[in-house]
Amino acid sequence: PSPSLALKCLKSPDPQKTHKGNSPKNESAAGRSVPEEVLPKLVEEALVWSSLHGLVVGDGNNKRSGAVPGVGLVHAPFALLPVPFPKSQWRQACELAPIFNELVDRVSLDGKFLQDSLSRTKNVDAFTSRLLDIHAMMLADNKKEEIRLGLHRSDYMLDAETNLLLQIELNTISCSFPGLSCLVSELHRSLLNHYGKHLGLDSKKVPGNTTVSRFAHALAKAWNEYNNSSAVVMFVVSNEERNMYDQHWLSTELMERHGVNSIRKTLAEINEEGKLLPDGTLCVDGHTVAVVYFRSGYSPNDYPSESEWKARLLMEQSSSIKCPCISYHLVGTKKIQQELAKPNVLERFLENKDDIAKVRKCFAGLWSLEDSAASVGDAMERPEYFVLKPQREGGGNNIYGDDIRETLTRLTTEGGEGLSAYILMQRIFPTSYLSYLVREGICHHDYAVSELGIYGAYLRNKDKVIMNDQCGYLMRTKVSSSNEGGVAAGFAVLDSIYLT
Ligand SMILES: N[C@H](CCC(=O)N[C@@H](CS)C(=O)NCCC(=O)O)C(=O)O
Ligand SMILES: [Mg+2]
Repeated sequence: PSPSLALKCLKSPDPQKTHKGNSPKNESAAGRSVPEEVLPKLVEEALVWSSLHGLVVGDGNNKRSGAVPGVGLVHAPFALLPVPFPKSQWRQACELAPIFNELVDRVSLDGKFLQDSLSRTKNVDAFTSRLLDIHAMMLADNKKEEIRLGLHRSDYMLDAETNLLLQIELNTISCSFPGLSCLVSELHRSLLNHYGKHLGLDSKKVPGNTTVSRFAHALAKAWNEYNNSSAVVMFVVSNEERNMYDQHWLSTELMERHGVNSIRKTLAEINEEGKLLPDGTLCVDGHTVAVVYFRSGYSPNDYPSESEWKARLLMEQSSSIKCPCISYHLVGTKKIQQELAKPNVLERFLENKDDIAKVRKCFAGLWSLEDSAASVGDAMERPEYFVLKPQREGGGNNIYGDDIRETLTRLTTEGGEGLSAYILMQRIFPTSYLSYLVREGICHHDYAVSELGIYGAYLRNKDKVIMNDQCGYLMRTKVSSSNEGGVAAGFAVLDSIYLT
């Protein structure tokens, strides 16, 4: 059948057109071009595969798709082919996972470092300030988290100039796509098994992806440590959640593989239905909660009233294992990322010199604005080489290009501590490849850049480290012309990697 309009690939971009998102010298047509006669079949097969295998999200065009499972599904946006990625930097990224897991745990125990580093941000960023208040209360109560579970994702880009693997950020709360990322790797393997010979590609060069089984394993091990067989894992979720299937992959694996029950509650419901027993046990809606797994609660938008903050505090005060606990959450802020990049700071938290060197090697330029006027001046001069970042998660919050100049001007003329709400980061320019991005059944052929996320799981009970592993990967690919990334934010598509 002639390819329907939906499968028609929009025409390829004019290679001469440069993309403001990347300096022209990084354009590389080294992507893959799929033969015209194969492309529609490849796209159709990928769309069918995604639909049959649950590589799906709620469709924004259907107003109930975030509330009712099975209603208004659409395939998750994906790239048709995996991104070429050098084996050595892949190994480097994987080796960093257990080191970052350990670093998060060590920094989380230094309450003074967290409070001091974020003290000026506290004055100008109300959301971070509320998190710090809860943290301060736990310090004052001498509350110990003896069992600690971290499910992290460290995001990197490969700088085209230097070929250096540079960390974009370390996410310690609500890391998206442990479920869907595995499916994209399987999709690409399946497509290359079928069309590999036409494309000169070998499916075995797409690394297997284990995130959903490893993250479910970590949650189940934590549940085990809590040691109450009738207790549940509580997913803290938003009431509108179009990425719910990524979350259900985890809860389904928890039940089917480990026999562990999960419940899904919003912060408002936890405030309504939750209570603390005298021994610190958290009961919600009649369930004893062994593990609290946050898939909401990372953004000010998740706290529309005091009810949500009360729920956050109730959970923090309880004996449930929080993933993350408040101190892990704070370690994942961009301000702490920037503080850890200062000289001699890593040495306070890690002993092994090689580990310290490995971590430092992947740090991009990171500056605070309040104590380095030089970098403010630099960013005013050449804003295209920087990114201005607030302490926010969830995508869509970073400031680029001329907006940097305008924001810095405003903050400096306003005086005060407004600058403390941001950090300044070196802008990284990865190579952009010609890619096929499939969104809502339509394939777009465009130059795109990619960001590699490596998942890590850490579980500790007092002095015993029960788990400290790299747990699979996520590749996100976005058109070069878009500054902002983010799949949920609607800019990027899910991808996988092809080791070269
Ligand atoms: N809807 C929530 C979304 C949770 C969320 O935004 N997580 C941040 C880290 S905090 C993140 O991983 N962002 C990169 C994924 C992207 O590109 O969209 C969920 O899935 O539970
Ligand atoms: Mg983030």
